[in-house]
Amino acid sequence: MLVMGYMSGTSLDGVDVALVETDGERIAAFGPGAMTAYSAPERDALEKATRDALVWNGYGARPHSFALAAEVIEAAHLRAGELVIARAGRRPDLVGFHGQTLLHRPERRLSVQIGDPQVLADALGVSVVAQMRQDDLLAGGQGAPLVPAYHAALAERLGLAGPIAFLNLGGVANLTWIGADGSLVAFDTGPGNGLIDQVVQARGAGRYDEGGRIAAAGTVDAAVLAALLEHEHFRGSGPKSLDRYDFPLEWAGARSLEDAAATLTAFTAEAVRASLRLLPAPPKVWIVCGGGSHNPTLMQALRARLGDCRTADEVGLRGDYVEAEAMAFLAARSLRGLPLTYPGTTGVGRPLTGGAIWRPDTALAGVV
Ligand SMILES: Nc1ncnc2c1ncn2[C@@H]1O[C@H](COP(=O)(O)OP(=O)(O)OP(=O)(O)O)[C@@H](O)[C@H]1O
Ligand SMILES: CC(=O)N[C@H]1[C@@H]2OC[C@@H](O2)[C@@H](O)[C@@H]1O[C@H](C)C(=O)O
Repeated sequence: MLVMGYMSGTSLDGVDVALVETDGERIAAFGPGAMTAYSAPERDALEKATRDALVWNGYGARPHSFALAAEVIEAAHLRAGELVIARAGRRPDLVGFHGQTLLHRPERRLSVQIGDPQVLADALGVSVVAQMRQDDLLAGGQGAPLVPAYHAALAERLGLAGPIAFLNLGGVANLTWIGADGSLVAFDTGPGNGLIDQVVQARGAGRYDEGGRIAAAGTVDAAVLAALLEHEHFRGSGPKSLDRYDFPLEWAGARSLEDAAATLTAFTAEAVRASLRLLPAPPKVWIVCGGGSHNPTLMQALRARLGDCRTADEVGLRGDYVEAEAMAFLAARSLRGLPLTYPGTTGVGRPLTGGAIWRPDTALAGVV
């Protein structure tokens, strides 16, 4: 079936959407993909809700700003969806909707994604699978990462034998290790681009370190890097997931923008290297997806530490759409009751399906 997948990541840059022809086990074909950026007022509403979420921290009534942010998410997703539907020339049979994460506190079985699936189902006239993290969290898993099942399907499609790894460099970075026997190990390695984006934005130097040029002009502060790597995230073993705002940045104020960016770029790469000890065997090749794969300074830092790193685009994939495609694939799996998460990926006790389905109100379909 043709499934449309959506991802709106922690970077708050926009909505990624992609179509995939899949039965939830194999990828038969890729359909069109698109990215729609948020307007400045939309981003303001999302940033406000994200800030409020950190203060709220899951205790008491939800902040009022969540309602406006949810409307922004729904509108932007509808815009993005109609774009690829027009390009494909047909409606999908199913939609996979991640929603916007505002807070992730797996230790309290809490992960908040906003955006009403019913609004999308009614406006698109297509059933929507969403809330794919919740069953995993309730069963004691981390609720993240979700993409490993899709990474495994990509590896199969590419004919790549394990051990290999997929590394997604979004706001946070997460990896999927695929063994020679198809076994999966996955977790968030640490920061992706989120911290780099934050210092670049705080200095008024744009939204991110375009082409890694700022970091390339700076010097890594070894003492700061060592202190960052002392974070408790790097001590634990096994499945772990992160909130984008889990690492301190106060030190950056006393450094030049270039040195701060260089140090944070090295931090992202070092955090991936630190994860090697948690893998059953070193990957033969790393396939790097997400926005960070467009940052040559970061790619070089990874190659220096990990060896053979290729961008997803270099191996014929669409690096910017992998997560959106994954949501499509997972929606198809959810519909068929197939597992979304595994002991090796989220720490859940057994392979577990997840997600719930929102069906369109047929009276509204095509009208709204
Ligand atoms: N040309 C580029 N040069 C440097 N960095 C880039 C470039 N293009 C994108 N990025 C980085 O990638 C980020 C966006 O990545 P992506 O869209 O994968 O994140 P996301 O989906 O929001 O995050 P997550 O995977 O955490 O949910 C940007 O904020 C920026 O840091
Ligand atoms: C809670 C949440 O939204 N986590 C995101 C985030 O962005 C990257 C990393 O942290 C990953 O754990 C996850 O996204 C992808 C889609 C995942 O669940 O696989």
